Amino acid sequence: MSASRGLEGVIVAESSITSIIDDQLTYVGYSIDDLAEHASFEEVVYLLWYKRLPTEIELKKFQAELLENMELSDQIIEHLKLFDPSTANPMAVLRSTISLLGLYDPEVDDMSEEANFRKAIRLQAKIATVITTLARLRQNKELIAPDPNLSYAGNFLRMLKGPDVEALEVEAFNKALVLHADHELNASTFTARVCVATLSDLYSGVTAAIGALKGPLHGGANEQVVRMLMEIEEVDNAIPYVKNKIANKEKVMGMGHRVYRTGDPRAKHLKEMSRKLTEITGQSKWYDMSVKIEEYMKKEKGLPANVDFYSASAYHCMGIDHDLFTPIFAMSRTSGWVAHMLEQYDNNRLIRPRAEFVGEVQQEYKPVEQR
Ligand SMILES: CC(=O)SCCNC(=O)CCNC(=O)[C@H](O)C(C)(C)COP(=O)(O)OP(=O)(O)OC[C@H]1O[C@@H](n2cnc3c(N)ncnc32)[C@H](O)[C@@H]1OP(=O)(O)O
Ligand SMILES: O=C([O-])CC(=O)C(=O)O
Repeated sequence: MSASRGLEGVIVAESSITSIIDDQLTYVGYSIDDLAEHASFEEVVYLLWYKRLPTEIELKKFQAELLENMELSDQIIEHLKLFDPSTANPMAVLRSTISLLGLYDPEVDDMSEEANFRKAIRLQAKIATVITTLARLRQNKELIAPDPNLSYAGNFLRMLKGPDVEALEVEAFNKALVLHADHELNASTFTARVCVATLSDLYSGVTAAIGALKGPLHGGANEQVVRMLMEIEEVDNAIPYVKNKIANKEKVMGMGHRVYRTGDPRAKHLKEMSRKLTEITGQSKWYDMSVKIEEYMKKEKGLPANVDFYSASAYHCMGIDHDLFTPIFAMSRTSGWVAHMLEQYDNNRLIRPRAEFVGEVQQEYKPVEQR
């Protein structure tokens, strides 16, 4: 036996959800470019879960179900009030709250397909409200109910920022949700599949996945990117900053990818979104700075920008708190996690690889007082 570090290149599952072939990304066979341009996030969630696009009637029903399930119980709201906003990491709050939602869901351990779809809807609906409720409570602002005439993206922004959200912003945010929805066997999705392959429940899978997404080498990178941009402050500081990082053998966040070699096909959409939003809000320097970093890293290290790079400046220009960037990623990725967990249940086998043992052997046990 010999170990593959980080399981690079190892195929561990069959899946018909997302494919990455020659740096091209598709969801259920539909190109990410078409979906980013034309699809609503709700359509994409439906596509990932049912492996086909919904009809108009199916989509309306699906949107209505999501909306009906957005409300949080008083127990959950009280729980969200307990955290000290100055110290509580929103990803930790989200992880704990999703776990708590499972505790209060009477169907949590009903493993029938029907119950799993009902729980999937509740998870996808409530994760939006958990994030917006946390955000508003910590600013001592009134909670805002969703509007039945708005999309998932529109309602998220409404519940987060207030009723007057610009259409352009909703359009951009919808696109960002579509682009983050699924990505084959990334670390958090693999975590979710490992979790439910023991026949554990969907809430446990999403809780585990949020824990994996939180790390800065994965979804947590988007928050690190915006922190880096703020630290750089001015466009002229960008290259010296990055050179210094590389000289110190530190990673530049938002750059590089385990699978993509020529570039992440999602990044160009987010780059264009960042360009537009920074321009409209008079903050082009964040975009200009990002382009300089991207070009330098590509030229000097051969590393392309990943999905977390341009989303950072785009979300910043939407006025979203930096520590909500990764929770927003989790909200979108819940759709992919759920799709993969449903696929895992459909053809399940416990996931239990082996480790190559490299430790000490034949040690002699001595009682504690003799050590
Ligand atoms: C949604 C997502 O999860 S997208 C990824 C988000 N994560 C980030 O943006 C964090 C920064 N990027 C990284 O850490 C990596 O590129 C990862 C984690 C995405 C991929 O990692 P791996 O495939 O394991 O590559 P690994 O970390 O082994 O790097 C290979 C080489 O490239 C270098 N490298 C990789 N990414 C970077 C980076 N962002 N900045 C500087 N150097 C880098 C490494 O230092 C290493 O160099 P070496 O061989 O001289 O030691
Ligand atoms: O696939 C990966 O390893 C990371 C990634 O880009 C994602 O999860 O979107």
